[in-house]
Amino acid sequence: MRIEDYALIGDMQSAALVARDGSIDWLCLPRFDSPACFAALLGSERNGHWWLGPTGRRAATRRRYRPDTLILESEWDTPTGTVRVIDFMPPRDRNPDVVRIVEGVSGTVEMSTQLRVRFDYGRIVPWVRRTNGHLQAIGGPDSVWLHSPVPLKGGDYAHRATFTVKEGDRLPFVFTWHPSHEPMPRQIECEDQLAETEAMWAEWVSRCTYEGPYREAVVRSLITLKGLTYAPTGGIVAAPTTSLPEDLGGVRNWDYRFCWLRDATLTLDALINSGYLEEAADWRSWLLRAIAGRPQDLQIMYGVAGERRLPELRLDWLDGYEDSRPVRVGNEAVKQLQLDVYGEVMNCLYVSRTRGLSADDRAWAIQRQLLDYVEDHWDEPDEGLWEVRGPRRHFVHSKVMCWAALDRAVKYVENFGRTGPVDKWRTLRDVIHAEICDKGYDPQRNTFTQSYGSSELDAALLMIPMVGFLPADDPRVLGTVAAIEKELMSDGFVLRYPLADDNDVDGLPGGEGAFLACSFWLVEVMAVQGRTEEAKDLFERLLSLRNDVGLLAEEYDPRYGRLVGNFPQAFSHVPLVHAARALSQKPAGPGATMV
Ligand SMILES: OC[C@H]1O[C@H](O[C@H]2O[C@H](CO)[C@@H](O)[C@H](O)[C@H]2O)[C@H](O)[C@@H](O)[C@@H]1O
Repeated sequence: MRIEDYALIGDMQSAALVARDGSIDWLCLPRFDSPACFAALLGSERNGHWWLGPTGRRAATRRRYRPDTLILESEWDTPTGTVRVIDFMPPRDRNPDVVRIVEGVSGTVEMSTQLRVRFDYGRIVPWVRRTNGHLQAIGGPDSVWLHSPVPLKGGDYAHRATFTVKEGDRLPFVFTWHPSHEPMPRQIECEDQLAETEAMWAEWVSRCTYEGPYREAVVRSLITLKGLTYAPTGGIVAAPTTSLPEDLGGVRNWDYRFCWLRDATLTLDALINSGYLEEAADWRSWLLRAIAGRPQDLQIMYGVAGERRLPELRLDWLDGYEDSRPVRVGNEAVKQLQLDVYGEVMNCLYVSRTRGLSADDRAWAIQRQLLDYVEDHWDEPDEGLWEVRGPRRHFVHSKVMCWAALDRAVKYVENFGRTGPVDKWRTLRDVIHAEICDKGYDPQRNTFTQSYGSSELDAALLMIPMVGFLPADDPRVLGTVAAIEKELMSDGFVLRYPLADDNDVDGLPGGEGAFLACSFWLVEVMAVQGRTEEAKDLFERLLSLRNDVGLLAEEYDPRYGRLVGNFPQAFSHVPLVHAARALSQKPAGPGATMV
């Protein structure tokens, strides 16, 4: 299956990927970052999956989400009739469930199902037994139940059934996880849960304040982002998957089932600007708990409940998506210094306040500590927002975001009556600004560069006007944008940075696709520069990369014409929302900044 053949269902604690042929190939329970019980995505069916569809197995004729929900409907037209499978995960205050309702639409269709539960990322073959006509699979700490309207028969370490559905039939299957030492959970009422889940999403979408163009795409992205939030704590994962490759067949395979401060703050900006302040309040509480302690201990990412150790392991028993090995769980980037994070956190907290989030003394106390840290460390080299695994550098984007941290602190004092050493912050803000313009700008080529002294470009430089460091029509910004458009594009989309054979910026072998966030950033910059038609054209080409149910991965590889990287990716859906908003606004006048 291609990455774009998958659709997402989720309950805001975990998520599943459903393939176009009706197979659930990825599911981690009970949390996003729990070991998968279906890991076929990163190996084969032998690593766990649950297929349900017309006998003979083929791609659905059409799929869609029920409007304004995360409830998936896949339909197959067959020679004998049409059948629909409704897949969803009800938001929970109990054990997680995956519900699949088979609905006969017309005629009669022979259906089949095959269930292979493999706990611990496809490794543990469970002990399966039948109790009161239902299946229970147990392995170590995990237990799952399948409540099925048809009996499944075991053989070859899988359970299968074939049955007939006729027009008007509705057959519910429920797959429920619980800790293996606890008794079997109460069975849910599928139709009630379907109605409640639909109502919950519809109510959530009804609060969306976005009224601009491309509303359907914006709402689908917002629903996806909401689906990536971990409701019990307010944390937000970057994506629900691990190790979907940035380079098909390569080693650039990472675990994204964690809460990056960068990705989460950008996600929140998108939610807040669309009217979702509650999520901002929840995330601020999450942040305060996660980073509580000494400012020098701040991490660039945490587990969804604020866990700090995310050791990176290789799962050698999995072949990897299309042989992209290793499959990794955990992420070593947790130990990196990424100075941009301070600017992103300060900006997000500032934006939340401007949109009406209530004041919080604890938040301001922590913000002041973060600023102390920026003051002491802004002039150090770091790994930057791309989390390079090569040597640390003085990345221009990181310095710009240190400037942004101080700028938002000054504005916080000016606009919200907070106290702090604002003159010192103003002075340091100016010092950083001057140093970036001196060391991070190449006057010969009229462009900012990736890092001090380097001649390389970096798409993150598009953030310079976006965070208000310089106006979008400043000649140096115009030069930088022109250089990026000339040198960093592939098939009309923007690469993060050049990946030539002689370039060892990120310390990794192989290439990668165009990083979708960067192309959306270019849309925003073009829009604010008044290049409306070009901005629209690029935006619409980006929208055309979404799969049939509106989802984007991290990257698009023009070499293969395929989505690559983890999926669906918050970092792609967030800038989609921002770019649509930018297109809905009148171009700013001369000298205007984007904040
Ligand atoms: O490209 C190397 C790095 O790739 C991952 O980082 C990317 O994803 C993060 C989460 O969306 C994002 O915050 C970052 O900007 C991206 O570069 C991976 O997590 C890193 O471990 C890896 O070094």
